[in-house]
Amino acid sequence: MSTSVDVVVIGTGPGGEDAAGRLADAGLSVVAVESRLVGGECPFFACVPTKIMARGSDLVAEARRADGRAAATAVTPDWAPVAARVADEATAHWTDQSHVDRLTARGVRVVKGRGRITAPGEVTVDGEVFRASRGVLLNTGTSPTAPPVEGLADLPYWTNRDIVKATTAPASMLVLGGGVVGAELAQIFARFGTHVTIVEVADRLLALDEPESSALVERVFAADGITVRTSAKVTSASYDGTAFTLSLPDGDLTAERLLVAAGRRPNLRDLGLEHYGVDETARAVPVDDHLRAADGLWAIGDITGKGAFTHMSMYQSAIAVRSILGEDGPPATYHAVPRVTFTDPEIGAVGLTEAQAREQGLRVRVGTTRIADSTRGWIHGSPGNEGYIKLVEDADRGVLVGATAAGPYGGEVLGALVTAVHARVPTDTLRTMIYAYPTFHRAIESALADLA
Ligand SMILES: Cc1cc2nc3c(=O)[nH]c(=O)nc-3n(C[C@H](O)[C@H](O)[C@H](O)COP(=O)(O)OP(=O)(O)OC[C@H]3O[C@@H](n4cnc5c(N)ncnc54)[C@H](O)[C@@H]3O)c2cc1C
Ligand SMILES: NC(=O)c1ccc[n+]([C@@H]2O[C@H](COP(=O)([O-])OP(=O)(O)OC[C@H]3O[C@@H](n4cnc5c(N)ncnc54)[C@H](O)[C@@H]3O)[C@@H](O)[C@H]2O)c1
Repeated sequence: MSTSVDVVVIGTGPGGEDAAGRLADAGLSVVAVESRLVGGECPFFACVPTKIMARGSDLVAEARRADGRAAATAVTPDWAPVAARVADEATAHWTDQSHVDRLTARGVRVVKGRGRITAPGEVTVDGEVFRASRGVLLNTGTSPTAPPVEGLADLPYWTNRDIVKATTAPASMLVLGGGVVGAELAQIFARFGTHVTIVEVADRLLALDEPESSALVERVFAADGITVRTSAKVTSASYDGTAFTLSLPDGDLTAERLLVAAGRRPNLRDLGLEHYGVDETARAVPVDDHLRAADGLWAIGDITGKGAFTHMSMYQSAIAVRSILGEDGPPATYHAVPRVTFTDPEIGAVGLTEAQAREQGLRVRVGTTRIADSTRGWIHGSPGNEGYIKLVEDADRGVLVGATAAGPYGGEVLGALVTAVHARVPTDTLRTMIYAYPTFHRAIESALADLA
């Protein structure tokens, strides 16, 4: 016995949830299979709760900065309202009924359970078989992974899925991994009074960003009281019931909590991808520019390896939906992928770093400027005005191929630079624009002057 439908969506991260709804709106019969929570990582364990936490830590930092500048303040951080907002308002205590109801109202049948491809166009969930005449859309996302450190695997460490449920800020915390997750959460908890040590194996934090961003974040973290250990090789890990210990060649580090933020693995194992000739042990599912992984199989989101961001999952959803519906539309392009690390200052970036542009053999020109040197940065005052703008130009074509906007509202300032990189606006044209005074984004004009 099997149920025939048009499309089966396996995994409902932000893109899968969006795609299931859009396909149903278009009149298709859709089954959406989800093994945990409809909505995926972002609303329950990632973007939304961590950005609520960052909003809390930003408020603490700004309240402290007000002292002597605008108010006499004595700030006593309180984690309780932050934890309550995450639990009560953002995640409904990690239940997804509102997501399920929204999809159901649009005509999607939501099936809770683990989906597995059992033949081309066939998905089985707990013994129930669905035949998808148009195809299968994969949006299974990623899971946190722990590095192969002796003793680590069995310890009760936190990942992002645990720390978003924290009801108190621990007295001390080791953060294994200084990428985006580690950096954001280290600063949040440090500002709520946790003694934080980041242990990063690479020689800098945020190693995928410009080195200037790493240096900036490391300077600000030092001022936050965060200890940063880079080029650090952890040899073993242990837990004695009250404290975690990470052993390094030059000594041990100990803390009440351990957050493992050392990367993610795609949820591809045991999905039955062999029925489409796709390797389930690969780092990503190869897709074409309409998100087709094979005849009758589409994949979107983190598993495509095009950038692990909610905006990527949603962007790809729209393109995959058009492809499934047989509609024309622009193919996916990835030359202007934006990314924002929500530390304070925010590190916004788009496209290529200077090093990546050089590796591609481009004739590169760069222009930089410090936010503190801009009128708005000076008005804003220090501390709190740290940041810079960096432009990476393909000098032969006279267009930006990458940019960084780090500073207060860096993610918002980035918007103008995403437009420039996406639309390949000539830098000569950018120079003729009028930049409002005194804004943070006006610093782009100074960086363009430096570029010239
Ligand atoms: C701490 C943290 C903070 C982040 N902050 C941001 C941010 O600020 N901005 C941003 O853009 N991105 C952020 N991200 C990244 C963002 O969470 C992901 O890129 C986003 O969730 C998109 O993922 P996805 O669509 O691939 O699927 P996911 O959100 O990973 O969801 C996949 C879903 O598929 C389900 N699933 C898996 N296998 C099966 C199966 N076999 N059967 C049924 N269901 C299955 C899973 O249970 C899950 O619900 C953050 C990530 C982390 C970890
Ligand atoms: N604001 C955002 O948009 C946002 C926020 C968080 C996460 N994300 C997404 O989630 C993805 C995953 O983030 P992440 O921070 O978990 O992964 P990541 O890959 O960005 O960073 C992991 C870090 O852990 C380090 N590491 C690995 N093994 C280690 C070891 N044994 N010892 C010490 N350090 C070790 C790596 O060198 C790296 O710096 C990101 O790539 C990003 O796309 C986005």
